[in-house]
Amino acid sequence: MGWKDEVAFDAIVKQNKNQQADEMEIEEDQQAEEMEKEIEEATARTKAALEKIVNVRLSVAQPKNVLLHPLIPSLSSTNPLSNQQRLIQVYKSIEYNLNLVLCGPGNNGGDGLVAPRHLYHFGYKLFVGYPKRTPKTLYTGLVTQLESLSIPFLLVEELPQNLADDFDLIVDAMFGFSFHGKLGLYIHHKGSVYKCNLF
Ligand SMILES: NC(=O)C1=CN([C@@H]2O[C@H](COP(=O)(O)OP(=O)(O)OC[C@H]3O[C@@H](n4cnc5c(N)ncnc54)[C@H](OP(=O)(O)O)[C@@H]3O)[C@@H](O)[C@H]2O)[C@H](O)CC1
Repeated sequence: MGWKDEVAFDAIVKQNKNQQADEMEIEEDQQAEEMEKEIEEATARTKAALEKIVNVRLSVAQPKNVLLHPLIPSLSSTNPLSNQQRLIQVYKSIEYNLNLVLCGPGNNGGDGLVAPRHLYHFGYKLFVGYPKRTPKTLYTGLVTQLESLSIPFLLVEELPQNLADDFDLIVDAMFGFSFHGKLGLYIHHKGSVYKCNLF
C-alpha cells in the first residue's frame, strides 16, 4: 500500500469513527428523550391516580343526612381542597395527632370550616375553634356537617393559653385580606388567641 492509499485509508477510518460518534450521540439523545417522556407519563398517571383516590374518598365521606347548601360542593372542591391536599402530603396524620383548625367569620373562615371535614376523613384528630360565628346558611351548613361527624368545637375559654403546647398542627383560617384593627397583638402573642381582638 502506497502513502496515498494509507492517507485515504486513515481518512475513511476517521470518517467512520466520526459517524459512529454522531450516531451514538443521536442514540443517547433519543434515549434521554424517551426516558424524560416516560417520567412525564408516569408522573401524570400518578397524579391522576392520586386525584381519583382523593375524590372517591371525599365523595364516599360526604355525610348523607345533612342538608347541603348548593355552594358547599364547589367551595369544598376548589381552594380549600387543594390546600388540604398539600397539607396532607406535608404533615402526615400519624405524626400530627392533635390538631386545631381556627376559623374566622369571613370567607377565610369559610374555607377553614371546609378543612376539618376533609382532614377528618384522612385520619386527622381535630378540634375546631370558631369564636365569631356567621349566621349565613353556608356557614351554618358547614358547622352542621362537622357536628354530624362529631368533630368537637372548642369555646374560647377551653382553648389553652399557648396553643402550640397542646396542638401539633394549627390551621389558621381566622382572617384573610379583610382583617382590620391591630394585628400586632395577635402576631406578638401568636400562641395566645386571647390576645386577638376578635374576642
Ligand atoms: N375570591 C375571593 O375573594 C376568595 C377569598 N377567599 C378567602 O377569603 C378572604 C377574604 O374574605 P373576607 O370575608 O373578605 O375577609 P376575612 O376572611 O378576613 O373576614 C372578614 C370578616 O372578619 C371580620 N373581622 C376583620 N377584622 C376583625 C377583627 N380585628 N376582629 C374581629 N372581626 C374582624 C370582619 O368583620 P366586620 O365586622 O368588619 O365585618 C368580617 O366579618 C381571602 O383573604 C381569602 O383567604 C376564599 O379563599 C375564597 C375566594
